[in-house]
Amino acid sequence: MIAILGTGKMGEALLSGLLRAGFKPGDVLATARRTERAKDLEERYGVRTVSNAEAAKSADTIILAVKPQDMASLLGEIAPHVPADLLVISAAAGITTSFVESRLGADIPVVRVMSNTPVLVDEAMSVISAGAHASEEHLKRTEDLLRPVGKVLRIPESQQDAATALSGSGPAYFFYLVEAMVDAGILLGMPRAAALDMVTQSIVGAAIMLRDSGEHPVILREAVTSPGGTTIAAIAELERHSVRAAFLAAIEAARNRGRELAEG
Ligand SMILES: NC(=O)C1=CN([C@@H]2O[C@H](COP(=O)(O)OP(=O)(O)OC[C@H]3O[C@@H](n4cnc5c(N)ncnc54)[C@H](O)[C@@H]3O)[C@@H](O)[C@H]2O)C=CC1
Ligand SMILES: O=C(O)[C@@H]1CCC=N1
Repeated sequence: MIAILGTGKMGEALLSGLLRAGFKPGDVLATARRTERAKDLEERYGVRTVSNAEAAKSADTIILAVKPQDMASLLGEIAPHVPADLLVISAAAGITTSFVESRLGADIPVVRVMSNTPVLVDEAMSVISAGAHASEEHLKRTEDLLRPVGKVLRIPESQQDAATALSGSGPAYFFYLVEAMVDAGILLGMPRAAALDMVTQSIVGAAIMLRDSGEHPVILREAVTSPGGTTIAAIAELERHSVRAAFLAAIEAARNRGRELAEG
C-alpha cells in the first residue's frame, strides 16, 4: 500500500501517475486537509482518503507532498504512528532527509525526491537521493514508482537544491518563455491562438530534437542561425539584454530560496 500525504498539485500529479502506471486505486491512499478536496479525489480517482496517522500506519511507502513550510507539523502528526520499516519519500523542496529523520525517529529510511509537473504526461524529471538509512532496495523501490512517469536520476543530496532550481522549477521557465514569445507574436500582429500554436510546436520540436538527436544544444542552435540572417538578429538582442546572465542569476536565486525553505 502506498500513501500520498498532502495531495495538492504535485501530490495529485504523482497520484494520477501511479494509477496510469498500473497501481490499483485500492492500493493507493491519499490525504488532504480539506474534506471537499478529499471527496473530490475519491470521486475522480477512486482512491480512499484517510487521516495522515492512518496513512502512516497502513502503508509500506508514504510520499510526503505538502509544502516545505507544512512539513514540520505533518511529521509531528505522523511520528507516533510510523512503523520502523516504512519507506518515507519526501517530495518537498528544500527539506533534507536528516530533517525528516530527526522528526520521525532513529533508523527510518528516507528518500528525497524532486520531481516536476510533467509527471502528468509521463515525462517527469525526478532526481532522488538516499537518506542515512535508505538502502539500495529503498532507492530501487523509489525508482520503480517514478520510472513509469518519466526519467529518474540518482544524485548526491548536496545537489538537490540545485536540481530543484533546474528541473523542479524548470517547466515554469519554459512556460514563461512561451508566454513571452506569444506576446512577441501579438506585437507583430499575429492572432493569439495562431501564435500559441506556432510557439508550442516549436518548443515541442526543439525539445524532442534535443532529447533524441544526442546533439549538443549549441550545434542545434547553430543549425538554425544562418549567417547574416534572422535568428542572429534575435540572438544579438537576447545577448544585449543579458538573457543568459538573467538565467544564471534566476536559477541561483531559486537554489538559494530552496535552502531558505529548509530553515522554515
Ligand atoms: N508544483 C510543483 O511543480 C512542484 C512541487 N514540489 C513540491 O511539492 C510540494 C507540494 O507543492 P504543490 O503541490 O505545488 O503545493 P499545493 O499547495 O498544491 O499542495 C500541498 C497540499 O498539501 C495539503 N496539506 C498541507 N498540510 C497538510 C496536512 N497536514 N495534511 C494533509 N494535507 C496537507 C494542502 O492542503 C495542499 O493541498 C512542495 O513541497 C513542493 O516543494 C516539487 C516539485 C515540483
Ligand atoms: O516553486 C516551488 O517551490 C516548487 C518546488 C519546485 C517547483 N515548484
